[in-house]
Amino acid sequence: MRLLADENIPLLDPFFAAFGEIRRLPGRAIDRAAVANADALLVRSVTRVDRALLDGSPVQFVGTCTIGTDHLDLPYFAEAGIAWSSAPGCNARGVVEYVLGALFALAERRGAELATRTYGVVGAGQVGSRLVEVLRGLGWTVLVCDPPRQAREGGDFVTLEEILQHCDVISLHTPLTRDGADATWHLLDAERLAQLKPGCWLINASRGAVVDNPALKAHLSGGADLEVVLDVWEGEPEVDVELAALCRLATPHIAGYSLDGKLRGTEQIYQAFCAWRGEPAQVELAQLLPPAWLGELVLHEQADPAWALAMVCRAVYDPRLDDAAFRRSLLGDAEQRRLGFDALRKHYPMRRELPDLTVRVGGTAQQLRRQLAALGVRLA
Ligand SMILES: NC(=O)C1=CN([C@@H]2O[C@H](COP(=O)(O)OP(=O)(O)OC[C@H]3O[C@@H](n4cnc5c(N)ncnc54)[C@H](O)[C@@H]3O)[C@@H](O)[C@H]2O)C=CC1
Ligand SMILES: O=C(O)C(=O)[C@H](O)COP(=O)(O)O
Repeated sequence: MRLLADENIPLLDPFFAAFGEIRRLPGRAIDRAAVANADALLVRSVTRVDRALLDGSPVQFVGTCTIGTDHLDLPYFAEAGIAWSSAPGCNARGVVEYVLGALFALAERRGAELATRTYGVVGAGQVGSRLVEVLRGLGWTVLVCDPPRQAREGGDFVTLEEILQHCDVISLHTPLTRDGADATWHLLDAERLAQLKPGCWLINASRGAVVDNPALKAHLSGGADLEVVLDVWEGEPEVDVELAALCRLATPHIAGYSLDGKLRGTEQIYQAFCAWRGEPAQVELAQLLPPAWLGELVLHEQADPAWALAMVCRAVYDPRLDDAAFRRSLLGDAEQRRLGFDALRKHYPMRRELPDLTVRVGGTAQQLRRQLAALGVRLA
C-alpha cells in the first residue's frame, strides 16, 4: 500500500509505517502528479481533495486528521466509491482552551469581570458543546444557537438574533457551509455586525468565511465598540493585515493545535484506516504521548478564584504568545506573510491541555474546586 501524507501530520511512522511506504509532502503541494502513485491519502485542512485532484488516481481512502471537512468533496467521494474519514472532536478541547485563554486576556485588558457577562455560543457540536459545558460549569450565563440541532432535538436554543441582541461575548463554532437554510458563509455580515451590543467581544475560531472579513474590517475601521479575536481568516494563508491590526488577538489558525489534539487526529484516522482495511488497530496513542512539561500546580486555599482560574489556564496555554508571533510574521511582504502563516503552524511549540494538569488546592475552597473541575484539570 502506498500512502501519501501531509508532512505536518505527527506520528505518521508509529501509526502507519507498517502498512507500506509513506511519501510526505507539504499539504499545499499535494497535486495530481503526487496522488497518481498513492493508494491512500492522509491530509490536513489545507489540501483541497476533490474530483480535480483525484479523478483517475488509484486513491481509495482519504483521511483528514482534522475536525473540519470543508476541504473535502464528499459527494464526489460517494460517487467515486472512495472511503474517507475525518477526526471528529480530536482537537475540540484545544479550541475550547483557546477561547478560555482569549477570554482571560480580554478580561485583563478591559478590566472586565468574566462572571457577569452573557456568553453566546453559535454552533454547539464537538467544539461548541464542550465550550458550553465548561462555561456553564464555571457558573456563567450561556445562550446557545444551533438551528440544525434545534430542528432535530428541540430544547434550550435561541436564535442568532437573540445572541446578537443579548450577548456580551460571542464565540462562533459552526462548520463552513454555503448551501441550505442554515448556510454559514458570511453568517456574520455587515448587517449582523451592526446589531452586536456595544462593548461586545467576538471570537472566531471556526472557519474564516463564517465572518465577512471585509465587512468586519469596515465595521472596526468605523470605530465600532467591539473586541475581536480571530484565529481563522478568509483566504488563508493570505491574511488581511489591516484587519489583523484591528483585532485584539490574531492567530494563524492554531486554536486546536494542542499536541494532544493533533495526535488524537492521527490516531482517529489510523483507527478508521484499520477499520477500512478490516484489520484490528494495534497502536495506541496512550503509549506514544510524551509527559506534560508542567505536571502539577499548587494553589493556596485563599487564592482569589478569578485570579486562580486565569493563572491555571495560562499555565497551560496563553494565546497572547501566538498572537505576538503572528504579528511579527505579518511585518514581511505578501509572500513572506503567506510562508510565515504556514511556518508558524509547522513549527508550533509544545502545547498541552488542561486535563494533562493536576491542581492541588489547599483547604476546603469548594467553589474554586468546582470551577477548576469545570475547566477540566485533574484535582489532587
Ligand atoms: N481553529 C481551529 O483550529 C479549529 C477549527 N475548527 C472548526 O470549528 C468548527 C466547529 O467544529 P465542530 O464543533 O467539530 O463541528 P460540528 O460539526 O461538530 O458542530 C458544528 C455545529 O454547528 C451547527 N450549525 C450548523 N449550521 C449552523 C448555523 N447556521 N448556526 C448555528 N449553528 C450551526 C451544527 O448543527 C453543529 O451542531 C468547524 O468549522 C471546524 O472546522 C475545528 C477544530 C479546530
Ligand atoms: O480540525 C480542524 O478542523 C482544524 O481547523 C485544524 O486545527 C486544522 O489544522 P490544520 O489542518 O490547519 O493543520
